[in-house]
Amino acid sequence: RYGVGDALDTITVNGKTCSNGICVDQFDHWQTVPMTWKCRDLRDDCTLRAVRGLCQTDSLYTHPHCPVACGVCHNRTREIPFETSAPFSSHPRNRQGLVEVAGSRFGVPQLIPERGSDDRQGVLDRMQDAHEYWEDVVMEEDRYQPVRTLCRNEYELCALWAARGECTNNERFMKKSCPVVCYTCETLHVDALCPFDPNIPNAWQRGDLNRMFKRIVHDPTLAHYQTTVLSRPDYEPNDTVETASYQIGPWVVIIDDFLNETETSTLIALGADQGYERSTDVGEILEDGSYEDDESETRTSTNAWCYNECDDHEVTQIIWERMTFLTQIPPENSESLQMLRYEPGQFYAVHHDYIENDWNRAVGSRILTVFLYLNDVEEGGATNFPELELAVQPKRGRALLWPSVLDQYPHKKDDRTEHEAQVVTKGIKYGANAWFHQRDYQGSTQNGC
Ligand SMILES: O=C(O)CCC(=O)C(=O)O
Ligand SMILES: [Fe+2]
Repeated sequence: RYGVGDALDTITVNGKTCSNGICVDQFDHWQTVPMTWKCRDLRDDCTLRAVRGLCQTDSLYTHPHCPVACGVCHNRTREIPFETSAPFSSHPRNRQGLVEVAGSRFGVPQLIPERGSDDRQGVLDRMQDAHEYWEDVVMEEDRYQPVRTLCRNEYELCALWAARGECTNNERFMKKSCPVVCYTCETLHVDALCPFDPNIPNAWQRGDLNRMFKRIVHDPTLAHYQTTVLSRPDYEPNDTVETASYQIGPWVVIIDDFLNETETSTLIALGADQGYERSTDVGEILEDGSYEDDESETRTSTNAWCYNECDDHEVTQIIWERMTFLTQIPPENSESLQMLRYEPGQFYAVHHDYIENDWNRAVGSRILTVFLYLNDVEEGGATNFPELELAVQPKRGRALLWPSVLDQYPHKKDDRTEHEAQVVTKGIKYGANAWFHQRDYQGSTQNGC
């Protein structure tokens, strides 16, 4: 058990044990001297913090800052040694031809180029800035709470790589392996990167789902659409179970001729330009908040995301304007159009469009699907809702709308709207998904969320 003033002469850095101040690493022109490793409290008020119980209630901050007062010196792994008096002070034993090891409490100690090296100043500056970043941002701002234990440099050359521009040149690796010197710790966990702001309102409050579908059916500004209600939660005042042409259930509505012929063929061509690729499922959620792409047994179609030129195309833009006017949901709440192509034998088995974890994330839940049929299919390819016993045939220009959530609980999944794309038996089927979310999907994804 180490106390104040205890010094360790031997330290393990990335598996190499360095004794008596010297260890040769794989870069044989570089040698390292270990820092003196003291378990000591880094704040004046540690005793007070310990007395107040912060070692228990705020251990993430208090343990590394007040290890003595909290009595956790013995818990420290040697991979995360404490800094000496300054984050990267010159070591007394430093001499010509040796390289200092800058200790840190945010990952493995960093190698610093020897005096006279061109890289030296850049690395020292990086370490200084990284230290401030850690103290003033990571340890201070609440949203970094989920990443404080993940925020560490994994390699002793992180600072050098960063000084040489690798944070931008080799962004993916560096964000994961050297997040402190790249100042990107928030990217390590979705809750830090994309804090959920409860003050930003959702697109749908209670009752808005119903209001939207009623408007689609009744509003005079939408009367030019060929709208057919297949399913809705209640009867119109004059309808009865005998007379109604719809069933009772969640809203499911089709609008024929929502797109004209030019628009459908343009979308098909734009999808081909983007390149159709084998579809994947939304797989397991990863720590950084992204989802694994699962090449799927249950979804054998191909698809293309309508990004860039496809999204910028005037036809795409007109269709977005139309969908915005129809749904009154801001277009930035929608994912980009996902274009689908099914060959004979291809299908998408029963699934739900709702994504389980999204409701408390910056993007919010998927709330509504507008599915666009881009061509007439010779045989098969219906969109079938097994719970509702309702199958919708593909028809060029037709839009099919259904909610993924409940009117009274718009963050909760409506299990009844699970659906499948039945196998195409003859001809090719083209379609496009517009998935609307509760919140700003485009802005969130631009921020990497
Ligand atoms: O192709 C269809 O009819 C529906 C496709 C679908 O449900 C989806 O892509 O999520
Ligand atoms: Fe779907």
